[in-house]
Amino acid sequence: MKPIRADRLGTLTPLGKGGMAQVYRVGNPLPEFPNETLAFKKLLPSIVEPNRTKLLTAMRTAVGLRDLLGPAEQAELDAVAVWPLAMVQEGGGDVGLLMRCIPDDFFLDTRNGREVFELQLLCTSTKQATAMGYDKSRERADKPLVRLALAARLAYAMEVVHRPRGGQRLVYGDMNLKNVAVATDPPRVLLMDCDGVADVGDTSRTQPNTFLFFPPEIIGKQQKLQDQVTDVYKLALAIMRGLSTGQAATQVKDPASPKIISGLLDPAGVALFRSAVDSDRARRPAAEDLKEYLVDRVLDLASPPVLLSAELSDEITLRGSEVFVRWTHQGARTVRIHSAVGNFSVDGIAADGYPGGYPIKPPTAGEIRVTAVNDDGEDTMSAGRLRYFEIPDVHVSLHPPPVVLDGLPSMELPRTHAELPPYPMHSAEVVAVPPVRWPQVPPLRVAALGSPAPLARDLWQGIGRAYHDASERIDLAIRAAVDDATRTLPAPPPAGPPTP
Ligand SMILES: Nc1ncnc2c1ncn2[C@@H]1O[C@H](COP(=O)(O)OP(=O)(O)OP(=O)(O)O)[C@@H](O)[C@H]1O
Repeated sequence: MKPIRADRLGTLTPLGKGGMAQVYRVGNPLPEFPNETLAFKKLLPSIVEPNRTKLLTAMRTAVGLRDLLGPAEQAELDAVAVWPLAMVQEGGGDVGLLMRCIPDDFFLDTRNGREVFELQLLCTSTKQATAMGYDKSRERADKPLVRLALAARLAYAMEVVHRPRGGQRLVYGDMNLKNVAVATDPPRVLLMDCDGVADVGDTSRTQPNTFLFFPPEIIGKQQKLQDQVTDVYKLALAIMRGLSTGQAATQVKDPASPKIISGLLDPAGVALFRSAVDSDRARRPAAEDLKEYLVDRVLDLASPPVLLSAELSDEITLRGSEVFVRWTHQGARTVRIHSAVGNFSVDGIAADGYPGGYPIKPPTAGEIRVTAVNDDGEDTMSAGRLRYFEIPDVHVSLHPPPVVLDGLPSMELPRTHAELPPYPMHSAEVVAVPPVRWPQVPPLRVAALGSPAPLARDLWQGIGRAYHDASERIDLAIRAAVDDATRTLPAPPPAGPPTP
């Protein structure tokens, strides 16, 4: 990847500082790295020659090593490390490198603000953590099984770095508790400070060793350069220390140390880690062996929840009606109800809080899934496929022709009849029926028609009943209107005296 000019980076926000460099968040997006938030690691001005040239050469080497990989290999590496992506130039010369910015969940809140959650923060006692103000945000990682899972991820990260690729055999070099960032939900790690990584065949490499992480063969001067076997020694130390808490946890060297949280390593684990820190290099396992042991150990100790059943009260319902989701489980703390369609998700539902079912109104039809959750894992099951029934809008459009009572025709009555007592005579005026007040027709609740799911027959009968009910109410309204109209007609003339 070609070097990037520093003036393209935009506003730089400080993220952290090491002994060699200051790391900043990059303000501008760069088309070379679409959708990435980037970090700029700039060598401190205090780093002078000959160190400056050495460190910049190491950075260029790390960028070049990544450039040799195919996209799948790069993606695998990027999932476990913030690897140098490109050099950054200022005034025509290299001043540092660009890498992916560590995502926000690898940070925690401390007394001094937000900081990268480095593996070393797991070693401090609860009292120290409280004094530093990160006791709360560290809480999830305090769980022994989360630490063991982080240890497994760290061993896996080193396995990825060590993976043979053609003739390449990469050596990480400066593994220590500060160069590993951790996140806990789910447990993940990212290797930082990857600008020291070099191929084992590169005899000009200079890779630092951190205090308390020197391999015996380097101390004893049997060899000057580090390799994958020294990496494993440091990895084993970092893991054992990451599983320890309290005073001197950062100095643990013995896998049987009481500082290591009890019960995490079984006798086989103690033996394996003892061989990993053995001064006899031939006895040291590969990073992959440590990972396999740790993964098996996590699975042995974990009791993830088990969903025994999950179902919907109705699989066909009217849009907007409630549906109840029911489940049975073993060992879940909370439940999440979700659907891939429409990003529907309700989280944190108490696993035992809704024996009658939890009501949901998802915005769209689709498969509804239930996930049981506890600290050790999740279990997901389909509760069924929800289908929405849309009742078409019913517009009752009643515009009857205006009802008028026509005037009666005048009649020429024969005289005899004229002698008869006067008959009621209707007025000839036209009387309009007052406006009809149309009744409110109650909505049809399909959910109430049948349980668990309404059958087609129930549905049609229900709709039929609703129409019948509505038409009776309309009848009544018309009758009431006609009665009103009748009352407005002129009263009949009073009856005359009886004819003798
Ligand atoms: N990719 C990144 N995204 C966000 N913050 C980072 C990133 N890389 C490093 N940091 C932060 O910057 C700090 C310094 O980084 P780094 O350890 O690489 O510097 P360094 O000077 O090489 O350190 P050292 O003292 O180990 O030589 C880290 O402790 C971390 O807090």
